[in-house]
Amino acid sequence: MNRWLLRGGRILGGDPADILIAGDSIAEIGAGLTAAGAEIVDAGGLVVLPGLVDLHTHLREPGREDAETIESGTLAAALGGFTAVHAMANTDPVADTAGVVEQVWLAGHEAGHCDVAPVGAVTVGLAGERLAELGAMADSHARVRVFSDDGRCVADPLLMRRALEYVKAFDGVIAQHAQEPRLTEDAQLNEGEVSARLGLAGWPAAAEESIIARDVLLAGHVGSRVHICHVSTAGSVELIRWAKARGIAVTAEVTPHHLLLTDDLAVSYDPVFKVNPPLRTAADVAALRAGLADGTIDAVATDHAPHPVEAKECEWAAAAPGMIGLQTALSVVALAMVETGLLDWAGVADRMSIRPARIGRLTTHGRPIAVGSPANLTLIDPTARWVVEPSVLVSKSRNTPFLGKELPVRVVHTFLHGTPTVLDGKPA
Ligand SMILES: NC(=O)N[C@@H](CC(=O)O)C(=O)O
Ligand SMILES: [Zn+2]
Ligand SMILES: [Zn+2]
Repeated sequence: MNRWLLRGGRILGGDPADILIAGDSIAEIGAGLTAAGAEIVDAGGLVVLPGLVDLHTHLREPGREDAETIESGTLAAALGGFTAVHAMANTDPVADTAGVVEQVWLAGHEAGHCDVAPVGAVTVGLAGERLAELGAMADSHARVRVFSDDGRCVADPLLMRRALEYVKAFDGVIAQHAQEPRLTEDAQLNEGEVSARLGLAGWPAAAEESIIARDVLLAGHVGSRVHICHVSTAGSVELIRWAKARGIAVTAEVTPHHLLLTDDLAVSYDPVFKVNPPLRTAADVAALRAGLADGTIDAVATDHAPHPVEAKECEWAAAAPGMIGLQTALSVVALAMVETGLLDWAGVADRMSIRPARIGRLTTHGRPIAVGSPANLTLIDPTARWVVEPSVLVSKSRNTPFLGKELPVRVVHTFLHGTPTVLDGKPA
């Protein structure tokens, strides 16, 4: 049997302890463990986290393998410390049938870098007109629990209500890309001082907040779960806080980039900063950080959105929105939340593993680091710094605003069901 002895790592940043992995689970935790025949990993100085879980990854396969493949995207995930990712449905063909979600699940399984949980589309072809076969996707081998038209908003309120009602039967959740389409036609960046100065069409906060207000009311009315993708405004945080206080089953995510970057970066006209929803103001960033710290926002999700060079090396208005984020997520969260004292490592584990796994109903991820738990673990060096060189990025796309920047915290080892996917920062 596969045996690994991780020596002297600090579980969630606590006191040093040894962890013995046997097979796919944690067999022992304690001081001075010995295990004949086990491979030894020196984890001195490293912090041990439960394997990270991403609720929002665009793997682009099938259809846009020039931007990313399931192989390249899940390898980027493992190097970023993730042991599971939810693969968004806006592929070509769209993941709106049991056949497509099973194909994505199987390709993820064969790549073997992390578990892939396919997200099913809410509507056929993401067209926002007819519900997709949600039940068949839930019952399929892929066991879909998260459904989203991400990239597009489920704008029709009656269709949204029906989707919320439908997924109750199998404990599913609708993950809404909250963007009122009529209020954002042609929108290029946050509506405010910067958009006015640049003379570009704005994307008002109200376009996000009006959909969130509507959908938490609908979820409360039908007694179903709704999840809000990539929350980006202070007002959205307030609405979610209000809904949670009323007992509505709403959860929410924020991206690393929305925790750090602001809309004034657009003055460069560099499309690397173009993203949906757009980068907002410093006041929004502060509210997002506070909301994540107090648990109003449940999770960090990368919204890893790879695009080929030609989709980004063009004029701002013609560029595709989105940024890659799997390999930089933990570092950016450390910068925005840990170095500012807003979250400790236990808090990071909660927002990047435990809660996202619970929202996605992944039973073998986000478990406590304890004897008997599945050995999905991420070991990080909290004191290391690294430069985001193109050569370290394994994604097929390069559209990250952090290219060339120095970031804190390195992912050193990642274990997936007891087997290393990353050792010493390299694919195992
Ligand atoms: N975030 C983005 O700007 N783009 C995403 C879609 C999305 O998440 O809305 C994409 O698929 O490229
Ligand atoms: Zn989206
Ligand atoms: Zn997305």
